[in-house]
Amino acid sequence: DMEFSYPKARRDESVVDDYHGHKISDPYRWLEDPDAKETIAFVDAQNSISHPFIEQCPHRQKIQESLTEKWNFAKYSSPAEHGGSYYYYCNSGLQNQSVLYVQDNLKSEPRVFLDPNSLSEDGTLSISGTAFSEDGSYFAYGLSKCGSDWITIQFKKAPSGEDLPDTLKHVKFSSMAWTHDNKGMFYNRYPVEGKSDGTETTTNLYNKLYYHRLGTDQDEDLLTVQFQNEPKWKIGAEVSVDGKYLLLSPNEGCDPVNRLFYVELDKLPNGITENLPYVKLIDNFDAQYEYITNEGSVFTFLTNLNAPKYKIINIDFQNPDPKNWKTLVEEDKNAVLEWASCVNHNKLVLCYLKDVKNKLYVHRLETGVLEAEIPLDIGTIIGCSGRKKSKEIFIHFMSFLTPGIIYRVDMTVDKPTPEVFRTIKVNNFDFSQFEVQQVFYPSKDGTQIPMFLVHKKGLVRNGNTPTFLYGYGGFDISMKPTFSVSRLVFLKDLDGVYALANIRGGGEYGEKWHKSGTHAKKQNVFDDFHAAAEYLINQKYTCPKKLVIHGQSNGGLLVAACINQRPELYGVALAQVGVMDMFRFHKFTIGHAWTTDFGCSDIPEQFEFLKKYSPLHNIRVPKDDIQYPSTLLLTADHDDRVVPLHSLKFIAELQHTMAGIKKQSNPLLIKIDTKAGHGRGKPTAMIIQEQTDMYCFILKTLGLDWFN
Ligand SMILES: O=C([C@@H]1CCCN1C(=O)CCn1c(=O)c(-c2ccccc2)nc2ccccc21)N1CCCC1
Repeated sequence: DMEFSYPKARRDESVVDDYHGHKISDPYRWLEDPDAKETIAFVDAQNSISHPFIEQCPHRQKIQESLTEKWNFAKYSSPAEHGGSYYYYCNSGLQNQSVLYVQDNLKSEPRVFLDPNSLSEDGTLSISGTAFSEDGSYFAYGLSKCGSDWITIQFKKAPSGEDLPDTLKHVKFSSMAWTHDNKGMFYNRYPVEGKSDGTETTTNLYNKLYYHRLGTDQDEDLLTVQFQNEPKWKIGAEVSVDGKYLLLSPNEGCDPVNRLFYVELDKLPNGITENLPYVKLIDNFDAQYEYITNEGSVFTFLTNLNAPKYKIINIDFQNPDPKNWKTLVEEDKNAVLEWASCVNHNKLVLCYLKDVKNKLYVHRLETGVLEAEIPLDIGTIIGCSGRKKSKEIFIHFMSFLTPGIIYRVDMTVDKPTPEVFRTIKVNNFDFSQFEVQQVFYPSKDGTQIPMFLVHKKGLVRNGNTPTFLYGYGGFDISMKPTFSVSRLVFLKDLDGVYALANIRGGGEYGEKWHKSGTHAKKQNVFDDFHAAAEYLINQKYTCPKKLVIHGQSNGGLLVAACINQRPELYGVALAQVGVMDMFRFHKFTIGHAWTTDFGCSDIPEQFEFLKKYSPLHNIRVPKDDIQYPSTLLLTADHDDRVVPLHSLKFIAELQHTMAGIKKQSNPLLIKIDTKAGHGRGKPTAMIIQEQTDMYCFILKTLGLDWFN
């Protein structure tokens, strides 16, 4: 193995913070300034050792060709009806961004409605958020540059696609809610504070709700709602299905909780004005209330109030006292109710997650009574389109070995049954040679954790199979079976095993499962992941040297914490856009919203549990002859969700700690991309490059030969 001489990064030992009496040094604090010459030099120095290492992979060209060839299949979204026309996304295969098409009916000739590929040469401009007006005659869409969370909202006439001059800037984390007179739209903005191109790290506070009247300039927009005393609050805004109410759902973090305020729009004496008067229906963060529909003043919400696996309730705004609230669909103790949608005026489509598999049911809106189950294979519903006035819904089904099936369901019949509307096909890939299993393994505290395993049929378990273990573990986000063509390349060409561990912190078993992986219990998440690795090793699927772990975002934190805690358990670690500095994350961009899962170092007892696992603060030379696994961090200059400083400081500290330690022969590298962000909206060309980089790193560090 190559003896690495890592770049020497200046250690400023003068930076010492005092956390409740604990003196903590932060010698790479200077890396927090992305525009400093020294930081830019550090990034270049790191890329100048990681690029050659990855590019020298003998099979790079073959891997890139194989991934490109496999990726080249047509991808579709479900169609959605607006104003009598149908709209759907399609990517012909290798287009950088999907194209939005419109057709007069489901059988007629589609026309290009919006093609983001025409808006930028390299495909780094992506659509982020769309909203049709109630009559389908206007279309608002957000455009994100280089994967930043900042968007610019623009408008088109529909279905003609004719551009309108209205442009809304400085928008982030925004609702897009049209008033039903089709005259304008509510949206969110942050105050302007210097640079906001996605490379800045400044914190996002004081989210405000504006109303834009079509045909006017943005600086005439009305500041309709703000909470001057609640800087962390973001204001979710929605217009009710009858157009009569503006529903406001303030939230101050990432927990599934919100307050619920409303404005009766048709009771406003002068129409929409600044500082709208709102009624506080629910003025606490005890639970989540997600609007489904309303019949007059009776509102239907999806809630986790005294129901950690969610239920459906009715609240009559004329009798708002909680003692008058009615339960329409009780909580199911054995399945999480993920979402509900009102269709065909009087039906509720409910989507459950039962042992990490989706199930779909139809209930009567009036009584809540179950009418029918919509039968599905084992897998995930990744999309559902249909509204209260729709007589049909489209559901988009996907699984590990199913690239995608879009079903149409006629909702006017008693027994709604899915009919195949479109099947997504991958050319020359024989899925029958693979199989999927779901296993349950015990974690350190005995909790049973589900894990999906995907591999070729007839796998011989000799403890030597390259295994790719993925996890996330936070923010009530469930890791569900989805299709990835690059993963299948790993299974086919490397005869590998893919493992997806549904570790705690996610939403797989509702709010209790989420909470048991947060704050003082965050170590459960890491224990669950260590236990997944031990299961795969003890069951003779693989061995530490052949075990690759991968995580992104909160999952990047997972990977970094796990290699600090158990370096001997893992062979290769890929930590993508990870949170590494648990003492300072809340100071940058939207990091303050994550304290709901992580806690905050400003609070003494929370500093105590953060200190135990914060990746940046728990790097040490492993004992005996143990070394860190081959490690590749990945980040990008426009990631304003998890700012790159996290990964820069972590790699600097790791390389410093292990430099000159003879036993550390595994590489410890970082690759910083440009014109890319946290991940969403990444163009196909960049995705393929990134996958190629990861496979090259895996092949080189596992000492594997690629064959296909
Ligand atoms: O990205 C994340 C976490 C987990 C998933 C969503 N997420 C976020 O940080 C979500 C980011 N985000 C917000 O934080 C808020 C918001 C909410 C309340 C108050 C202020 C703003 N509103 C959003 C609206 C649309 C898209 C993203 C939004 N993380 C990165 C690493 C750790 C967590």
